[in-house]
Amino acid sequence: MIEVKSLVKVYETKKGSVTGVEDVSLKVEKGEIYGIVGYSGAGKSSLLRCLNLLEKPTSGEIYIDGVELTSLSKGELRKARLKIGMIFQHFHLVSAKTVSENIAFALKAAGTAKTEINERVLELLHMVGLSDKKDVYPAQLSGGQKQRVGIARALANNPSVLLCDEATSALDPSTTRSILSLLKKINRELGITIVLITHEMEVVKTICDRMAVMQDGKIIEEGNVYDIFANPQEPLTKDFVNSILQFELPERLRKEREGKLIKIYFQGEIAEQGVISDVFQKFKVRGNILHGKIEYIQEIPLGIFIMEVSGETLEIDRAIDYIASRTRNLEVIEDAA
Ligand SMILES: Nc1ncnc2c1ncn2[C@@H]1O[C@H](COP(=O)(O)OP(=O)(O)OP(=O)(O)O)[C@@H](O)[C@H]1O
Repeated sequence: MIEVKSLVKVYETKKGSVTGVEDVSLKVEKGEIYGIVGYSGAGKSSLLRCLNLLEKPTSGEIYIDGVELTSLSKGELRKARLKIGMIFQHFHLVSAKTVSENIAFALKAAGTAKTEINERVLELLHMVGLSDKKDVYPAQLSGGQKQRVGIARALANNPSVLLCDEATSALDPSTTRSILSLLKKINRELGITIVLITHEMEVVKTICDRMAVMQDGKIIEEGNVYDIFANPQEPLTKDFVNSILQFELPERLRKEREGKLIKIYFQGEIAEQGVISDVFQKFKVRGNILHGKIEYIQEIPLGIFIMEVSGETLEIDRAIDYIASRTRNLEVIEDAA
């Protein structure tokens, strides 16, 4: 379990103080995948790097599995850090060492017996799907393969926590998906708690259980990923959610309508019920779906549809009231009726 209490990180620069993190408190439960999103400069890296004291907090407390890191001596901190693995956007592999040597390095640093190192390296390479690359150098690997080495190295000393610093931001979408599914597998099979920072909602949507949104050094919204997608509160959170869920109708389609254009948000099991087909059975209206999208977040559907409803005005209104009563959110976006 990770607990952060009133964390502040201020950088002293020649031009004065710069606040990286401003009074952040959060808890990540054991075995959770927790995502922190925010635009550049929001303070995500500062917060993540404080979690293993790569960056020394200005004030506040960091607990990892009940141990308060800021109170540890250098030696104790070195030991505690072995339980916190970290992977990076640009992998940070040693180019003059082979894949095996990069991983073995982490084991040696932790004092692992020589006789055990080779076997553990092979086990780790198998886990990340790189058994055939053990003797090659990082330059001979693709970005996704480099990140797999980074993951193997981070897992070398059986950490309980894995910190991911924009781990997929340098990768193409399909490699991103394969790295995310590896992270999920590690989380589920080894029970490792994962904290990741990203500016991509797609990453959070794909693997996180809970998430926080950061802005100007603060956490402005936090919660279960589905709840945040279904019901974002803060304008910035809405922006992030819209980057995945939102779409606009072309102007021509908006104008050339005769009925009412409505936008319907379906959540959870409602998306699986036949609300739309029921409407056509119950009311004398015609419907034409012009746009629609269903996203599955934590395997729960979340859908948005834009539909034109036409017919007699009274009947349209009754149909719209009916849809509104069976869905959480409905917006009339154009009214030509
Ligand atoms: N070493 C440093 N010295 C001075 N200021 C810093 C340092 N590191 C970060 N900052 C400042 O702290 C604030 C937060 O930066 P941080 O890198 O944590 O944000 P971020 O959300 O991770 O952004 P990015 O994704 O661009 O790294 C910014 O104003 C940044 O300029």
